[in-house]
Order: sequence, then structure tokens, then C-alpha cells
Amino acid sequence: MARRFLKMHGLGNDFVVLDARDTPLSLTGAQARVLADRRFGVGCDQIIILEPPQSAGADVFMRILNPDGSESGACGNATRCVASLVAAEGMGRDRLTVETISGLLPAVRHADGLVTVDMGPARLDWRQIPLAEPADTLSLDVGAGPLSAPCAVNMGNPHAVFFVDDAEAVDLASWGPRLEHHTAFPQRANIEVATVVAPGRVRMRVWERGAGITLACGSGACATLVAAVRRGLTGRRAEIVMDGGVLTIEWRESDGHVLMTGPVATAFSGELDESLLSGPCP
Ligand SMILES: N[C@@H](CCC[C@H](N)C(=O)O)C(=O)O
Repeated sequence: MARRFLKMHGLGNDFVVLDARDTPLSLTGAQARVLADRRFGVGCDQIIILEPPQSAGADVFMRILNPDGSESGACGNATRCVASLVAAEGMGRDRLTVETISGLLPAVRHADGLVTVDMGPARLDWRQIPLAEPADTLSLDVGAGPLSAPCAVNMGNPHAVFFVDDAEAVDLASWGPRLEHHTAFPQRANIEVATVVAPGRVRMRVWERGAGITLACGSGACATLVAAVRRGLTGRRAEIVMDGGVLTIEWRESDGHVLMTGPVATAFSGELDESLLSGPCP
């Protein structure tokens, strides 16, 4: 059966969104890789599969697959996209809850189209990152080239944030993959390089686990703000400036939850050719 898809993005972090709420869909790693490939398939930073909610209180379940076929527990930019999509279906209902394998994420679509998602609590214990062995997540004994001593944060997925004098100058394409696969991170890690450029403003570039360099990463922006607060570099609310645009992130004092606000967009919709998922995968 032909499958329709939506191509959405948050700040250029782009997604193929497949609706499996009525007709179930399970992709193998090889199918995910070909679908996400920008030449052999549609192309995207993540594949998002919408499924019926699994928990009371959730409006939709969102499965997140990276272009290498691996599954992730969080994707902040896609969560905003999905929230906006489901809110549009709800005829005027602007508050809803998106479920992922990491938990329930309440979201609000504002009148100006921006979407805020409560990404849940920042998890900071070494076991929660997870790390291979006990360590202080404020500053890990991990490094490669000019990058050292990252702060580790789990936002439903693992992140290592390296603060540097000039994020633009870092050769992320070289150091990102080495750090993603560092033995300290048994589930690999998303790698951020960040520079505080003004009070309340942080420049961040990202190497995403299973995806490589992307224009933006919502969970990475959340991890960066949490890391900056923990290091005493910013207050609890800041703008995180990525290649594709800016997210406003707040680490709420009352409950430790991280709130992410930013735009969403739909680029186009289409239909997958049946041969794409059934044929041989390169
Ligand atoms: N683009 C995302 C994160 C996607 C998942 C990540 N690559 C991982 O493997 O954890 C975001 O906006 O958060």
C-alpha cells in the first residue's frame, strides 16, 4: 500500500513524518536508512512515525529513527512539529501531550505559531546519561583534538556539551564522530560545541548521534542550556543559536523540567513509491 508522508522541519532539522496511527508500520534499519538517504530516498535528519498513544493522557506516540536506522528517545524539533500537526487536527485544541519511548511531553501551540514543549527533567546522574563508568557529569574526562571536559546531560537522549572559545572554529566533521563513539558513552552520544556569546545567548553547533552535522537539534539546545547553567555561564533562560535558527530554552527551577520554544514548518507532502521500502537497500 502506498504511504503518504509529510516533510517537516524545525530550524532546518528535517523529518519525514509517517502516520501509522491507523495502518501500523514498522521499518527495519535498512528501510530507515534508504528512506532517510537524500539520494536513494526522500532524505531527512530523522524519520518520525506517529503511532496510537500507549499511555493515558497522551494524544499521540512518536517513534524517532535516525538516518543510520537507530532509534532515539528524544527529538525536540520533531516533537514541536508533531505537536503542531496534532494540534491542527484537534480543531482549536492547542495543548496536547506527545509520547516517546522516554516519556510524556506536554506541548502548547501559541497563537503566533511557535510551539513550546516541556522536554521533561534534565537527567544528570552518570547512570542516566548513560556513561560506561561512574563520573561527575559536570566535567567528564573525555576529549578529542581541541575538545575536552564536556558536561553530560540526558534529555531523553545522551548529550555531551563542550564549551569552547569559538564554536565556529571547531572541525565538527572530524571530532564529532570520534566523540559520538567514545568508549565513555555505551549508547553513543550527541555532541555539541558551544560558546556563550552574550548574556542569555549561546552559539551552538551539533554533531547528532546517528545523523551527523544537522542545522539544529532541540534536545541538544536543551542540553546546552542545562550545561551552561551548571557551569555558571548563563541564567536559567537563554537563546540557543544554531545554524538553522534560534530556540528559546528555559530550565525551570521549580521542577527541573526543560522548556523549549521555537518554530515549525511543513515543506511538502508526498507518497512513497512502494518499491522504496520493498526493494534492495544500498
Ligand atoms: N534532532 C533531534 C535529535 C534526534 C535524535 C538524536 N540524533 C539521537 O540519536 O539522540 C532533536 O531535535 O532533538
